[in-house]
Amino acid sequence: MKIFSSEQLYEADKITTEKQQITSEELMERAGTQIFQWLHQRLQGAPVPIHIFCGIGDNGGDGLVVGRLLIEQGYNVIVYVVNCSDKRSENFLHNYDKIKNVTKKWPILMTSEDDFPEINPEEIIVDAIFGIGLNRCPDGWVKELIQYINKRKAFKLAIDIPSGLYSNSPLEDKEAVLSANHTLTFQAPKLSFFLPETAPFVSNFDVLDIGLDLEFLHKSEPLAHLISKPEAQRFYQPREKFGHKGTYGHALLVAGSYGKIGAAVLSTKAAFRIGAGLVTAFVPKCGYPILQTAIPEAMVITDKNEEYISSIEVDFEPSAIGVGMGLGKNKATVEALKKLFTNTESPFVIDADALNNISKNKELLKLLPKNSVLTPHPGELKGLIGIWKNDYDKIEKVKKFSSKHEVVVIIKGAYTLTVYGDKLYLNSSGNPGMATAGSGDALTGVITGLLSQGYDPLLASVFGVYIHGRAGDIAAGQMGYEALMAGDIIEFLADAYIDLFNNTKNDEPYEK
Ligand SMILES: NC(=O)C1=CN([C@@H]2O[C@H](COP(=O)(O)OP(=O)(O)OC[C@H]3O[C@@H](n4cnc5c(N)ncnc54)[C@H](OP(=O)(O)O)[C@@H]3O)[C@@H](O)[C@H]2O)[C@@H](O)CC1
Ligand SMILES: Nc1ncnc2c1ncn2[C@@H]1O[C@H](COP(=O)(O)OP(=O)(O)O)[C@@H](O)[C@H]1O
Ligand SMILES: [K+]
Repeated sequence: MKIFSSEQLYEADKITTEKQQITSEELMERAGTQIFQWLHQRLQGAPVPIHIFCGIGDNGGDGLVVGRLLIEQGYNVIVYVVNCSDKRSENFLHNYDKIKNVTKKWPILMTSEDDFPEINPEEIIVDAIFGIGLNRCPDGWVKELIQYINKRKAFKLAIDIPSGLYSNSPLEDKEAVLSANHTLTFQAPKLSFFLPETAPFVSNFDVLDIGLDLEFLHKSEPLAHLISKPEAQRFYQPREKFGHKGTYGHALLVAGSYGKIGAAVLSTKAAFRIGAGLVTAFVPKCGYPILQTAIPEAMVITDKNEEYISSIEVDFEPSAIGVGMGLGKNKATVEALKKLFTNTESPFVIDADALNNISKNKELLKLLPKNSVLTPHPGELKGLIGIWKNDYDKIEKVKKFSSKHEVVVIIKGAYTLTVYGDKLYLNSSGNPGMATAGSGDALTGVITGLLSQGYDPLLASVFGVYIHGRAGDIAAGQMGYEALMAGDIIEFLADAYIDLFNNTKNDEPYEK
């Protein structure tokens, strides 16, 4: 699914009314009707009070449509106009007139804190104050209203976007954003729904198709691509009937140090489970019996050093190399990495301590092999690009880093971001159960295993991140968040592959 800027959505709005020969009031009616249907389906006529806070722009207009349709169905609705300006949009005025035709309880005009209503915990709040037209930070009594609403225990449903949040620019004042329990957004999700600083205001969201012009949306270059099952299905490369283990490559995992051999075990196993033909683990001597016992399918080559890696030598040309997990920061390890980066043609996945070592040794940064996949979590990313002002600044800095070094950068976390030059991909799978030691090691094994099977670096990254998250979701569905361990993600890669083409099952992650 594509994620568009607010400018693109306004353009789509305009083109749609022209091409479909409808008025913008008709388009608003479509949008408001969808919100109404969502609510009606769930409330089934329940007499619970519904407080609808409408701004004076088109988001407020949507709120008025919803209010009218609910009143017509006999719901107990209280509509407020948040009078933050004397201006009114045309669509607002049109629907303001229409709501007066269906009720004697006219909208309540709010002009100060004195007008804040009593709202009980079991009631419902609909937020239609500001939509994607927000052009400055809410202040004064409007900000106080947002804070007042946030303190109410009632269920809060935001129309299009929680008021006070910009769709694709940074947060200015987190005290001036409505914290929704659910957001119903039109046509496409907004970028701010996925970024760590702004996503918490959105909570859960649904996308409502309001029939904006498909041709325009199809040909427009989006801000980002959201990766879910349909996209992952397209990325999948089927196994060949006459394929043999050589067809699917020989992956090499360079990982582990004394006390952290588990990182090598996890990444090696994940490379097998994702489908690499052959997998070799390169570990310090102390890792030999562990690897051979834990994964009999794997080949093992050891360093001459007992406890850490000091010189990486293998007697084959790996199809892909995953390096860094549990490696440590020993001087000799840094030297070994320099040689590895200089002398090897294979595609790389670079993770964990390999990234930390690169951050500390600029010489190593210069040797970064082109087309490598880097998999930092936010802590490791800071070492690579420095600190960032906000999520948008972070994305810009990563884009620059990616272009300069010609590498794919995966920023791990909830909604993992994959950046390749100017391109941005957001992952929809995964859950907080995956915030557990070793789940990143599993991801490195997955991407290395995909590279080894011939996926190109960007595809291996985007597909690998999705399938790793999906395995985590299926695992969490069976064992819950807390009990989930990295090894479970690897075991459930099998189910994630099977699930990829199972269109009958619900694709929604476990209770996200
Ligand atoms: N595009 C689509 O696909 C469709 C969009 N639709 C809907 O339209 C919504 C966008 O509507 P919109 O453009 O009228 O802007 P909206 O968000 O209502 O608010 C802007 C108003 O608020 C004001 N204002 C801004 N910031 C302020 C502040 N801090 N403090 C105080 N005032 C502030 C600003 O006033 P001004 O700057 O002129 O003073 C302006 O009047 C969109 O989210 C969706 O719900 C659907 O109906 C159909 C399909
Ligand atoms: N809250 C979350 N939602 C979705 N995915 C998560 C969440 N927390 C962690 N993950 C995933 O788990 C992995 C954690 O990686 P990392 O921090 O490198 O772990 P480790 O270093 O222990 O292996 C990443 O793939 C990340 O996207
Ligand atoms: K809103």
